[in-house]
Amino acid sequence: MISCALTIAGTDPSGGAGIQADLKTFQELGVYGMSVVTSVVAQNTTGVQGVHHMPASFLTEQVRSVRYDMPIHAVKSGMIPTVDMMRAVADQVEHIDAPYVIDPVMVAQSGDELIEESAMEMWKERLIPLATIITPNIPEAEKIIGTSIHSVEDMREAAEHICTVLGASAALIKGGHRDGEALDVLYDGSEWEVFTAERIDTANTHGTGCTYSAAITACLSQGHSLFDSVRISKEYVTAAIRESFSLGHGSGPTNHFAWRKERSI
Ligand SMILES: Nc1ncnc2c1ncn2[C@@H]1O[C@H](COP(=O)(O)OP(=O)(O)OP(=O)(O)O)[C@@H](O)[C@H]1O
Ligand SMILES: Cc1ncc(COP(=O)(O)O)c(N)n1
Repeated sequence: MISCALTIAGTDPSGGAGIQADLKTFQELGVYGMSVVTSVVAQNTTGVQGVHHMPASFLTEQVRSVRYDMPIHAVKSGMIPTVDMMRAVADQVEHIDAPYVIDPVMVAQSGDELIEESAMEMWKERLIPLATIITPNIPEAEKIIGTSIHSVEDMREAAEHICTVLGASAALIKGGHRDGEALDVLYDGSEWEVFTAERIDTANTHGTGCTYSAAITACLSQGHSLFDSVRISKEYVTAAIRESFSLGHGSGPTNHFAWRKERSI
């Protein structure tokens, strides 16, 4: 049977981030993609021009439409902009018996805030304890744990804190915002792995976080182990950045054709 993955996220009409990036990733990895929209975002490679949120009750209705009818082998959430929506997502995810990947989207790469300031407590209280894996970048991890992160050791401590204190099953701290090689730290409550790739000299990184977490979701839906899922997804996102598109007037989008092309699949 085909593996089925659901993304609960905001949109990007320019196709680089959010639900659009998630569905492209699912498709390229051979997974049947489904999507629930939290917020319709007017954005492009230069930034966010406007947002139009769904009522939380309608978010619930969309998830129910999917889960009452379709198999769900893994689910991810990206931008969940309001506290009410976070509560609605938590209420629904509790009914889905499948791995849950949280990409704790807070700020777009352009610097635009994508969630309510008061939402942090709800992340901690309801969502993080449900996570099979949470994938913060360094600024997001700093906001979650409340201390700053400079070194790889700090990244390890952040991952450990998110698992042991906040209750996620695993945490992947992404180092895309550091200098030097592109290094991410994964901790699953007992084992560590550091994933590294060469830093690619490009400004075209719009949607990398969405792409990475969607790839992890796709791999988990196919039954890969957590560590294998991150390994495959790191290769996927690195290839997508390496061959990213210089489209638009800002940070261009990643290239979802690159991973299969590099493998001649
Ligand atoms: N220039 C780069 N070259 C290679 N890998 C990169 C580069 N920038 C980011 N990465 C990798 O891309 C993945 C996404 O990391 P990043 O920290 O950029 O996430 P993010 O900030 O959530 O993404 P976004 O830019 O979409 O907000 C990580 O594996 C990171 O190491
Ligand atoms: C709907 C949505 N979700 C997530 C991001 C983060 O992506 P990035 O930081 O690459 O802009 C985004 N811009 N829009």
